[in-house]
Amino acid sequence: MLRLPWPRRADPADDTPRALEIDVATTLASASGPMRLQVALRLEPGQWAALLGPSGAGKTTLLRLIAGLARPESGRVAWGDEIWHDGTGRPWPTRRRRVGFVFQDHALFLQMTARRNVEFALRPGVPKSRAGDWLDWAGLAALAERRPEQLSGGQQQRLALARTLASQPRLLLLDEPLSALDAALRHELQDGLLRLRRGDIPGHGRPAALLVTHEPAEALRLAERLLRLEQGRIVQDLRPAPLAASDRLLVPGRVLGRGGDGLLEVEAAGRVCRLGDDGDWRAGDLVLLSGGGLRVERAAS
Ligand SMILES: Nc1ncnc2c1ncn2[C@@H]1O[C@H](COP(=O)(O)OP(=O)(O)OP(=O)(O)O)[C@@H](O)[C@H]1O
Repeated sequence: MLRLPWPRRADPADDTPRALEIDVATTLASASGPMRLQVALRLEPGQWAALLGPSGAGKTTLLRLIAGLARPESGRVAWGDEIWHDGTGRPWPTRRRRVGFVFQDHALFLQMTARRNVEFALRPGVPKSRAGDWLDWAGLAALAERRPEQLSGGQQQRLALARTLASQPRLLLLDEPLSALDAALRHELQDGLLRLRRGDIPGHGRPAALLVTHEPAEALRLAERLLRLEQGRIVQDLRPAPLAASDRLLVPGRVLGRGGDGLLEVEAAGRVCRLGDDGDWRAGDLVLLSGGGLRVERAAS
């Protein structure tokens, strides 16, 4: 009997939220020699996690391993009972995993208009008019007939995001998806992503997401969980309490270290402040400053 390379799925359009479980290891060639990427992580169904960490820590590579665009040397990637990769048999190809990947370089189809780029991503049976809705969502309705080369960097980034969301992925892998946008647009698209996270977009499920960002404020706004990757390892896994209306004064920041005078140095909103706090802090810890920087709180529950 013919054996299928992948287990047959009862319903290929099954959008039931599932947990992503990864436990992978691979060796990368960093600028300072070989670097071991070793990550074990469970992302709960529908959970949005932000991935922070210095340049070269392995964030993009981790997303590529999950998407099936790269293979780990060893380990396992599973989506509920779907085993995407476990070193035996053929790994599931990217398309079959139904993940939505927004790359830093956008990876748009250059010969197609913005509208065609989005139409191309729609699932079979979805009316083409949905492409217009997504272009609208991204604020690109007036530019729908332009090709990517006729769009600015920020507009291309929004188009890449709209195209990915139009494919109704079960898991979003977003690699700095809003980095090219000015503050106002960034905020607007964050609102759009929050609507998606809450399941407020008609006809669209509630995908889980792993979002790479260098902005602690963006991470706190969009994600319920903050992961910090350094040198290929997750060194922090925080679940900050949701921000309440009364917490408006809280400003997300990052511990830089301690000065020679013993004061804690924290970078927040592009500034470095020095605080007399003798907590057990490590460089890179994500923190919330409140009361004009007089109090520092761990960004974990
Ligand atoms: N295919 C590959 N084979 C070997 N090494 C790689 C490969 N891809 C990337 N690397 C190296 O692995 C390290 C991690 O790269 P990666 O792009 O995952 O980092 P990153 O955390 O996403 O960085 P940035 O924030 O700058 O995008 C880098 O030193 C890079 O040069």
